[in-house]
Amino acid sequence: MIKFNFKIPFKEYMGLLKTYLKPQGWIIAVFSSLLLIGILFQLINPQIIRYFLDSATQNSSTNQLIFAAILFIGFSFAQQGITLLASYLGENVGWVATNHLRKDVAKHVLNLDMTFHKSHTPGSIIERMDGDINALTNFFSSFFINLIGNFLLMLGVIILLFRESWMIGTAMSVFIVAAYYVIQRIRRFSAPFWDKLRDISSDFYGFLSEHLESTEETRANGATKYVMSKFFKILRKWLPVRVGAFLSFGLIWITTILIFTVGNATSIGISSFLWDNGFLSVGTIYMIFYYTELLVKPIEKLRTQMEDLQRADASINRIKELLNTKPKIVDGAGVVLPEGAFSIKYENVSFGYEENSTILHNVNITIQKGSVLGVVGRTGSGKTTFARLLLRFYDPINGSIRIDDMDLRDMKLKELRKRIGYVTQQVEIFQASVKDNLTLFDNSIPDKHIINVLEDIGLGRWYQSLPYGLNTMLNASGSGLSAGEAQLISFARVFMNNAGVVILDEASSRLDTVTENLIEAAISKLLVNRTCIVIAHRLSTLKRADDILILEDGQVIEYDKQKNLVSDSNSRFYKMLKTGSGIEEMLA
Ligand SMILES: Nc1ncnc2c1ncn2[C@@H]1O[C@H](COP(=O)(O)OP(=O)(O)OP(=O)(O)O)[C@@H](O)[C@H]1O
Repeated sequence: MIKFNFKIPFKEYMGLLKTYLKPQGWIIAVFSSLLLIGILFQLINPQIIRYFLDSATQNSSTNQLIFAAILFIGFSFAQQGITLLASYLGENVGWVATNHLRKDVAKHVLNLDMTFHKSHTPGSIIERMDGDINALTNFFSSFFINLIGNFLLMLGVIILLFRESWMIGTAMSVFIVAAYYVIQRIRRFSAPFWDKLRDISSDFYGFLSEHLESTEETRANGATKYVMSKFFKILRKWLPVRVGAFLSFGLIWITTILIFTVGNATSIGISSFLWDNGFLSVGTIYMIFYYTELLVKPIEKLRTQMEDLQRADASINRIKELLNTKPKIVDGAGVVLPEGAFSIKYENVSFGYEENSTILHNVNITIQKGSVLGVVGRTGSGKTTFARLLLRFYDPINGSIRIDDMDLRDMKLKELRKRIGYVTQQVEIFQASVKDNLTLFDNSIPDKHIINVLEDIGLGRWYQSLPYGLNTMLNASGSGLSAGEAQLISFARVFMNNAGVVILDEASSRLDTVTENLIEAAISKLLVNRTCIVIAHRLSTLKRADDILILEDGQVIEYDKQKNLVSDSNSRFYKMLKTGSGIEEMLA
């Protein structure tokens, strides 16, 4: 007995089909009718051939033969036309349905927490969203319709064969069952090769996307040799699996041909016996041969359909797993955020990325409305983590963060993130127009406002030099932009949404004096009427801070008004400024 190991209950298949196929009900009805008419034509054609052959052997009139020939040609053309139209509709149905699924999965993945994104490579997510969903195209387009269609075609052939002779009918029925059984057994031998092939291809694309993204670092640090050796290692693993998979495919193909040759030989053998005994005409023998040939397709199709279903089963299971990954960071009920700057309070906040490690320990900070907090600390001390918590990329494991006395967890994420401008060290430039890069695809922001911001922030001359103004396209890599311009663009983004809070993770790269001055002026504007957290890398920026927070291994080791720290000779900050000890490292 052949066993299929399906992970998804039948009810869920039906649920999936209902969700994604329901909007295309009419097209599917037309598609199904075309397939059924096609099957009917396939069954009628051999009857016409028999009529033609028998008429020819019985010396019937030429008109009769011409009539049969025209009928045959007409049916054949109609059948081809129907197949073409059905394929077109089937492909459309499949793509529309999978595109809807793609949309749902993409939306879901975009809403998942940073924890998920940091623990999955882009390649593995692409494999889920592309490879697995592609494997479902056939499942959505025509799986059940084809399954029923092929079954009906087989049934039709067998009934028509029984009509001619019980011997042929019985022999062909036994043949169908035996052929299907043998083909399935061989398929089981080849299945593991294909599963392995898919895993290796997922590894390969994961590896490629990771290393293509970091080409610059790889080259700069001389890691090309390592990358290439890993590349070849995967290719070496890939080759034997691929050869194995294609050899097993070849084995199935050869066995299938052999089995159908046996089928043809059986039908011809029985037919010649019946012809010898005067039970069959030449036309009927040819018709039986034709029907036997016709059986090849549905047996083959049923086998590949079951394979498709198993592939779809594994893909659906993986997609289901992804869709069941729920974001830990969920929207709050929603509170109205006031216009302008906010006060910020970290109350006993502790946090760790993993269960048993704590990165921030019991942080208690209050940032007054409109004030600037300068955060310093050695690399890895937790400065970025401290900032990320304010955007709710993660939630604290203990304590709470409040803005204007409202818990972050009570707010809608979209609303919260819209009101906090986050300027990171690494500016992401999208392959899109200057306008879209500044507004982040928000069409409601008027061009006039965008141009004013650019002028204001010191990018006026750059804007004037753009060949198509705001519609000039930028490169995803940001090539063509200087480091200073890229930073100013990220500042400009904050002005688009009138954020009440700015988190500025200053870039540590050295810039020329003119650009430094532009950035300085832009930061001054950025800080006006906003509450700011600055992870400072310039002494000049740090000097603007009202309060100073020094972190060490996730602990607050100093936190006070800058003016108090500067006038307290015992303070760490005072010593750092006076002696310079440690300050360069912290601002590096
Ligand atoms: N996504 C993450 N998953 C697990 N650990 C992380 C993650 N991000 C940061 N860490 C760890 O948390 C600690 C604090 O990192 P964080 O980036 O907050 O420090 P930082 O002070 O901003 O450092 P830098 O000045 O180098 O940017 C480090 O030990 C780092 O390895």
